[in-house]
Amino acid sequence: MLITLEGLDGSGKTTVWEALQDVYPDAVFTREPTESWYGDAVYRSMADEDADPLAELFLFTADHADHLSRKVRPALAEGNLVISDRYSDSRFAYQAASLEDSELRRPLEFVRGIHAAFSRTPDATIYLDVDPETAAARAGATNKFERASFLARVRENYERLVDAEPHRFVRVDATQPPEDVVEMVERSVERLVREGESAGASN
Ligand SMILES: Nc1ncnc2c1ncn2[C@@H]1O[C@H](COP(=O)(O)OP(=O)(O)O)[C@@H](O)[C@H]1O
Ligand SMILES: Cc1cn([C@H]2C[C@H](O)[C@@H](COP(=O)(O)OP(=O)(O)O)O2)c(=O)[nH]c1=O
Repeated sequence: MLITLEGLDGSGKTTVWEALQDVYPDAVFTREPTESWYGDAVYRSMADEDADPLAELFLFTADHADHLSRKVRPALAEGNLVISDRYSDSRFAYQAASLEDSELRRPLEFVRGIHAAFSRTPDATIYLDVDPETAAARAGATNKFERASFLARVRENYERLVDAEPHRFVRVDATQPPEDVVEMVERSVERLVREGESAGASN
């Protein structure tokens, strides 16, 4: 089963991802951008204010393709629970926002389209919902995406993704204190794993 954590920078994904490691010591914990050289290329692009947004999309997507084939698919094939801090929805939300002013007419559909042929949709996605101002303040604006005005566009895209697939997403109010957010996420993951096991047993 593949569960992903999504949300704006500063929404608390890394905090809950770390807390879940104590609860599921046998699960495979992973993240995007990865620590591979593709991930290094992604960070290099993020540090460049003038990076071409389309080229940047393909760097993020290359990192995802490598992550998928070398880590996520093998772990799933062995029957592991895989929990990823960011995954394809980050591209749909962030790169669709950075491509909003490009020649592409429907960036979100375009970015989804390039994933459709090869990617693996998560079984469930925990969406840590926080307003862009809180997100930017918590994240501390360490990269070009962490500005409230940009994050407002990213959030709109996340909302479109949730509307399109309401059954895949679990929305968690990430403005609550960290211990409450962690508890809400742990309860959701416990339910998702239980449901996954009973669905598997009835197949
Ligand atoms: N629910 C919360 N309330 C207040 N601060 C939080 C909360 N969750 C995380 N933080 C703080 O916000 C910052 C970003 O959290 P982090 O978990 O790294 O978020 P993300 O991985 O989504 O960017 C950290 O300083 C963290 O301690
Ligand atoms: C995976 C992914 C991340 N990103 C961005 C979101 C973040 O600003 C940054 C990830 O950097 P990171 O330092 O991991 O930030 P955080 O812990 O706050 O998530 O990369 C994309 O724009 N597209 C993607 O596909």
